[in-house]
Amino acid sequence: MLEIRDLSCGYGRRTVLSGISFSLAAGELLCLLGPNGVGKTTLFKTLLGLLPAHGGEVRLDGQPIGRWSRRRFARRVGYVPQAHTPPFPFKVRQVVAMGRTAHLAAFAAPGRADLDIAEAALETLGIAALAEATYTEISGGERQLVLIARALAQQPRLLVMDEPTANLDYGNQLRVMAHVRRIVGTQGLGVILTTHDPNQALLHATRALVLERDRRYGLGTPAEVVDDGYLRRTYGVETEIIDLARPCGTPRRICVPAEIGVRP
Ligand SMILES: Nc1ncnc2c1ncn2[C@@H]1O[C@H](COP(=O)(O)OP(=O)(O)OP(=O)(O)O)[C@@H](O)[C@H]1O
Repeated sequence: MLEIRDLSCGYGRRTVLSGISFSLAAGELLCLLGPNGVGKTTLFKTLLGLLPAHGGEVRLDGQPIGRWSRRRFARRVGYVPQAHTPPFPFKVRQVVAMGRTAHLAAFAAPGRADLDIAEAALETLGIAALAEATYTEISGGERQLVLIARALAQQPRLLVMDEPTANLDYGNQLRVMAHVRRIVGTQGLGVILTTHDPNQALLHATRALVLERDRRYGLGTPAEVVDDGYLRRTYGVETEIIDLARPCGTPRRICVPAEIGVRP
Protein backbone atom coordinates (compact mmCIF):
# COMPACT_ATOMS: atom_id res chain seq x y z
CA MET A 1 0.00 0.00 0.00
CA LEU A 2 2.59 2.55 1.13
CA GLU A 3 6.27 2.34 0.29
CA ILE A 4 8.89 4.75 1.59
CA ARG A 5 12.36 4.40 0.07
CA ASP A 6 15.44 6.16 1.41
CA LEU A 7 13.36 9.22 2.29
CA SER A 8 14.94 12.45 3.52
CA CYS A 9 12.77 15.28 4.71
CA GLY A 10 13.03 18.70 6.29
CA TYR A 11 12.42 22.39 5.82
CA GLY A 12 14.31 24.60 3.37
CA ARG A 13 17.97 23.62 3.59
CA ARG A 14 17.58 21.86 6.94
CA THR A 15 17.24 18.10 6.71
CA VAL A 16 15.43 16.67 9.73
CA LEU A 17 15.33 12.97 8.80
CA SER A 18 17.24 10.98 6.22
CA GLY A 19 17.53 7.46 4.88
CA ILE A 20 14.11 6.29 6.10
CA SER A 21 12.72 3.18 4.38
CA PHE A 22 9.65 1.17 5.31
CA SER A 23 6.45 -0.12 3.83
CA LEU A 24 2.95 -0.52 5.15
CA ALA A 25 0.56 -3.21 3.96
CA ALA A 26 -3.23 -3.32 4.23
CA GLY A 27 -4.28 -4.61 7.65
CA GLU A 28 -1.20 -3.23 9.42
CA LEU A 29 -1.05 -0.79 12.31
CA LEU A 30 2.36 0.86 12.44
CA CYS A 31 3.21 2.99 15.49
CA LEU A 32 5.81 5.71 15.08
CA LEU A 33 7.65 6.66 18.27
CA GLY A 34 10.33 9.23 18.92
CA PRO A 35 11.27 12.13 21.16
CA ASN A 36 9.86 15.65 20.76
CA GLY A 37 11.22 17.40 17.69
CA VAL A 38 12.80 14.28 16.11
CA GLY A 39 10.69 14.65 12.96
CA LYS A 40 7.53 12.53 13.22
CA THR A 41 5.16 15.22 11.95
CA THR A 42 7.71 16.21 9.30
CA LEU A 43 7.77 12.60 8.08
CA PHE A 44 3.96 12.55 7.95
CA LYS A 45 3.76 15.84 6.04
CA THR A 46 6.30 14.50 3.54
CA LEU A 47 4.59 11.19 2.96
CA LEU A 48 1.29 13.04 2.53
CA GLY A 49 2.87 15.25 -0.13
CA LEU A 50 2.35 18.42 1.96
CA LEU A 51 6.11 18.98 2.19
CA PRO A 52 8.52 18.26 -0.69
CA ALA A 53 10.93 15.39 0.03
CA HIS A 54 14.65 16.25 0.22
CA GLY A 55 15.38 12.87 -1.32
CA GLY A 56 14.04 9.36 -1.78
CA GLU A 57 10.59 8.28 -2.75
CA VAL A 58 7.05 7.78 -1.43
CA ARG A 59 4.82 5.41 -3.37
CA LEU A 60 1.16 4.69 -2.80
CA ASP A 61 -0.18 1.56 -4.49
CA GLY A 62 3.02 1.42 -6.52
CA GLN A 63 2.76 4.98 -7.88
CA PRO A 64 4.88 7.94 -6.72
CA ILE A 65 2.64 10.28 -4.71
CA GLY A 66 3.52 13.18 -7.02
CA ARG A 67 1.53 11.42 -9.75
CA TRP A 68 -1.65 11.23 -7.63
CA SER A 69 -4.16 14.05 -8.04
CA ARG A 70 -5.01 15.61 -4.64
CA ARG A 71 -8.61 14.45 -5.04
CA ARG A 72 -7.74 10.82 -5.80
CA PHE A 73 -5.19 10.87 -2.99
CA ALA A 74 -7.81 12.23 -0.55
CA ARG A 75 -10.18 9.38 -1.38
CA ARG A 76 -7.48 6.94 -0.51
CA VAL A 77 -5.66 8.55 2.42
CA GLY A 78 -7.09 10.13 5.57
CA TYR A 79 -5.06 12.38 7.88
CA VAL A 80 -5.76 13.19 11.49
CA PRO A 81 -3.54 16.17 12.35
CA GLN A 82 -2.64 17.17 15.89
CA ALA A 83 -5.72 19.01 17.21
CA HIS A 84 -6.10 22.51 15.84
CA THR A 85 -8.56 25.39 16.03
CA PRO A 86 -9.98 26.41 12.65
CA PRO A 87 -10.78 30.05 11.98
CA PHE A 88 -14.50 29.47 11.32
CA PRO A 89 -17.11 28.38 13.88
CA PHE A 90 -18.45 25.36 12.00
CA LYS A 91 -20.88 22.95 13.62
CA VAL A 92 -19.31 19.61 14.57
CA ARG A 93 -21.67 17.86 12.12
CA GLN A 94 -20.35 20.06 9.29
CA VAL A 95 -16.71 19.42 10.19
CA VAL A 96 -17.28 15.64 10.09
CA ALA A 97 -19.24 15.89 6.82
CA MET A 98 -16.18 17.66 5.32
CA GLY A 99 -14.57 14.21 5.39
CA ARG A 100 -16.83 13.37 2.43
CA THR A 101 -15.48 16.22 0.26
CA ALA A 102 -13.19 14.07 -1.91
CA HIS A 103 -16.11 11.76 -2.70
CA LEU A 104 -18.38 14.55 -3.97
CA ALA A 105 -18.68 15.93 -7.50
CA ALA A 106 -17.24 19.43 -7.97
CA PHE A 107 -19.36 22.05 -6.13
CA ALA A 108 -21.83 19.37 -4.91
CA ALA A 109 -23.13 19.43 -1.34
CA PRO A 110 -23.04 16.21 0.73
CA GLY A 111 -26.11 14.05 0.00
CA ARG A 112 -28.18 11.91 2.36
CA ALA A 113 -25.76 8.96 2.12
CA ASP A 114 -22.80 11.24 2.96
CA LEU A 115 -24.62 12.73 5.95
CA ASP A 116 -25.50 9.21 7.16
CA ILE A 117 -21.81 8.21 6.94
CA ALA A 118 -20.86 11.34 8.93
CA GLU A 119 -23.56 10.55 11.50
CA ALA A 120 -22.29 6.96 11.83
CA ALA A 121 -18.75 8.26 12.44
CA LEU A 122 -20.05 10.54 15.21
CA GLU A 123 -21.91 7.58 16.75
CA THR A 124 -18.86 5.33 16.52
CA LEU A 125 -16.78 7.77 18.53
CA GLY A 126 -19.56 8.41 21.05
CA ILE A 127 -19.89 12.12 20.19
CA ALA A 128 -23.30 12.20 18.46
CA ALA A 129 -24.51 14.54 21.22
CA LEU A 130 -21.95 17.12 20.06
CA ALA A 131 -23.27 17.23 16.46
CA GLU A 132 -24.83 20.68 16.81
CA ALA A 133 -22.05 22.11 18.99
CA THR A 134 -19.70 24.73 17.57
CA TYR A 135 -16.29 23.21 16.82
CA THR A 136 -14.40 26.23 18.19
CA GLU A 137 -16.28 25.97 21.50
CA ILE A 138 -15.62 22.35 22.46
CA SER A 139 -12.70 20.97 24.46
CA GLY A 140 -9.34 19.91 22.99
CA GLY A 141 -10.13 16.22 23.53
CA GLU A 142 -13.57 16.61 21.93
CA ARG A 143 -11.96 18.34 18.94
CA GLN A 144 -9.57 15.43 18.64
CA LEU A 145 -12.49 12.99 18.52
CA VAL A 146 -14.19 15.17 15.86
CA LEU A 147 -11.04 15.11 13.70
CA ILE A 148 -10.91 11.31 14.00
CA ALA A 149 -14.63 11.12 13.09
CA ARG A 150 -13.94 13.31 10.04
CA ALA A 151 -11.16 10.97 8.92
CA LEU A 152 -13.39 7.90 9.41
CA ALA A 153 -16.17 9.59 7.38
CA GLN A 154 -13.65 9.93 4.58
CA GLN A 155 -13.53 6.10 4.42
CA PRO A 156 -9.85 5.99 3.42
CA ARG A 157 -7.81 2.85 2.83
CA LEU A 158 -4.79 4.36 4.57
CA LEU A 159 -5.13 6.43 7.73
CA VAL A 160 -2.29 8.64 8.98
CA MET A 161 -2.84 9.85 12.55
CA ASP A 162 -0.62 12.34 14.36
CA GLU A 163 -0.87 11.66 18.12
CA PRO A 164 -4.57 10.80 17.84
CA THR A 165 -5.02 10.09 21.55
CA ALA A 166 -2.82 12.88 22.96
CA ASN A 167 -5.68 14.94 24.41
CA LEU A 168 -8.06 12.12 25.25
CA ASP A 169 -9.11 10.87 28.67
CA TYR A 170 -8.18 7.29 29.53
CA GLY A 171 -11.53 5.83 28.44
CA ASN A 172 -11.51 7.64 25.11
CA GLN A 173 -7.88 6.61 24.51
CA LEU A 174 -8.85 2.96 24.89
CA ARG A 175 -12.05 3.35 22.83
CA VAL A 176 -10.23 5.10 19.95
CA MET A 177 -7.43 2.51 19.91
CA ALA A 178 -9.98 -0.34 20.06
CA HIS A 179 -11.83 1.17 17.11
CA VAL A 180 -8.63 1.68 15.12
CA ARG A 181 -7.68 -1.95 15.74
CA ARG A 182 -11.16 -3.07 14.70
CA ILE A 183 -11.08 -1.25 11.36
CA VAL A 184 -7.54 -2.47 10.70
CA GLY A 185 -8.63 -6.05 11.45
CA THR A 186 -12.04 -6.12 9.79
CA GLN A 187 -11.74 -3.62 6.93
CA GLY A 188 -8.08 -4.15 6.12
CA LEU A 189 -7.16 -0.48 6.57
CA GLY A 190 -3.51 0.44 6.83
CA VAL A 191 -2.88 2.78 9.76
CA ILE A 192 0.25 4.67 10.70
CA LEU A 193 0.09 6.69 13.90
CA THR A 194 2.43 8.56 16.19
CA THR A 195 2.34 8.15 19.93
CA HIS A 196 4.50 9.11 22.89
CA ASP A 197 3.25 6.10 24.85
CA PRO A 198 5.42 2.99 24.35
CA ASN A 199 2.59 0.87 25.77
CA GLN A 200 0.31 1.94 22.97
CA ALA A 201 2.82 0.50 20.52
CA LEU A 202 3.39 -2.64 22.61
CA LEU A 203 -0.33 -3.31 23.07
CA HIS A 204 -1.81 -2.35 19.72
CA ALA A 205 0.72 -2.11 16.88
CA THR A 206 1.60 -4.84 14.43
CA ARG A 207 4.93 -3.05 13.82
CA ALA A 208 6.78 -0.08 15.25
CA LEU A 209 9.15 2.48 13.77
CA VAL A 210 11.29 4.06 16.48
CA LEU A 211 13.20 7.24 15.70
CA GLU A 212 16.31 8.18 17.65
CA ARG A 213 17.96 11.57 18.05
CA ASP A 214 21.04 10.81 15.94
CA ARG A 215 18.89 9.99 12.88
CA ARG A 216 19.14 6.27 13.61
CA TYR A 217 15.90 4.38 13.56
CA GLY A 218 14.58 0.88 14.24
CA LEU A 219 11.81 -0.99 12.49
CA GLY A 220 10.28 -4.28 13.61
CA THR A 221 7.61 -5.81 15.79
CA PRO A 222 6.96 -3.69 18.89
CA ALA A 223 8.61 -6.39 21.02
CA GLU A 224 11.75 -6.20 18.87
CA VAL A 225 12.25 -2.44 18.83
CA VAL A 226 10.38 -0.92 21.80
CA ASP A 227 12.71 -2.27 24.47
CA ASP A 228 14.42 -0.94 27.56
CA GLY A 229 17.57 -0.15 25.54
CA TYR A 230 15.67 2.08 23.11
CA LEU A 231 13.81 3.83 25.94
CA ARG A 232 17.09 4.41 27.85
CA ARG A 233 19.00 5.70 24.80
CA THR A 234 16.22 7.91 23.59
CA TYR A 235 14.55 9.25 26.71
CA GLY A 236 17.21 8.70 29.37
CA VAL A 237 14.83 6.68 31.54
CA GLU A 238 15.10 3.20 33.04
CA THR A 239 12.15 0.93 32.37
CA GLU A 240 11.18 -2.65 32.97
CA ILE A 241 9.55 -4.62 30.20
CA ILE A 242 7.04 -7.09 31.62
CA ASP A 243 5.14 -9.92 29.97
CA LEU A 244 1.76 -10.27 31.65
CA ALA A 245 0.67 -13.91 31.55
CA ARG A 246 -2.97 -14.40 30.65
CA PRO A 247 -4.99 -17.59 31.22
CA CYS A 248 -5.83 -17.70 27.53
CA GLY A 249 -4.00 -16.13 24.63
CA THR A 250 -0.50 -14.81 24.27
CA PRO A 251 1.05 -12.73 27.06
CA ARG A 252 0.76 -8.97 26.89
CA ARG A 253 3.94 -6.98 26.98
CA ILE A 254 3.99 -3.65 28.77
CA CYS A 255 6.64 -1.29 30.03
CA VAL A 256 6.70 0.41 33.42
CA PRO A 257 9.18 2.97 34.76
CA ALA A 258 11.90 1.41 36.92
CA GLU A 259 13.35 4.72 38.00
CA ILE A 260 13.56 8.11 36.38
CA GLY A 261 17.11 8.47 35.15
CA VAL A 262 18.41 11.92 34.28
CA ARG A 263 20.87 12.38 31.45
CA PRO A 264 24.26 13.44 32.80
N1 LIG B 1 7.42 24.69 9.69
C1 LIG B 1 8.66 24.42 10.11
N2 LIG B 1 9.72 25.09 9.62
C2 LIG B 1 10.98 24.83 10.02
N3 LIG B 1 11.31 23.88 10.94
C3 LIG B 1 10.29 23.18 11.46
C4 LIG B 1 8.92 23.40 11.09
N4 LIG B 1 8.13 22.53 11.77
C5 LIG B 1 8.97 21.82 12.55
N5 LIG B 1 10.26 22.20 12.36
C6 LIG B 1 11.44 21.62 13.02
O1 LIG B 1 11.63 20.29 12.54
C7 LIG B 1 12.02 19.41 13.59
C8 LIG B 1 11.05 18.25 13.66
O2 LIG B 1 9.76 18.74 14.02
P1 LIG B 1 8.49 17.79 14.06
O3 LIG B 1 7.29 18.65 14.31
O4 LIG B 1 8.48 16.93 12.86
O5 LIG B 1 8.83 16.90 15.36
P2 LIG B 1 7.95 15.79 16.07
O6 LIG B 1 8.79 14.57 16.17
O7 LIG B 1 6.63 15.65 15.38
O8 LIG B 1 7.78 16.45 17.51
P3 LIG B 1 6.65 16.34 18.64
O9 LIG B 1 6.75 14.98 19.26
O10 LIG B 1 7.07 17.39 19.61
O11 LIG B 1 5.31 16.63 18.00
C9 LIG B 1 12.05 20.27 14.85
O12 LIG B 1 13.38 20.61 15.12
C10 LIG B 1 11.25 21.50 14.52
O13 LIG B 1 11.75 22.63 15.19
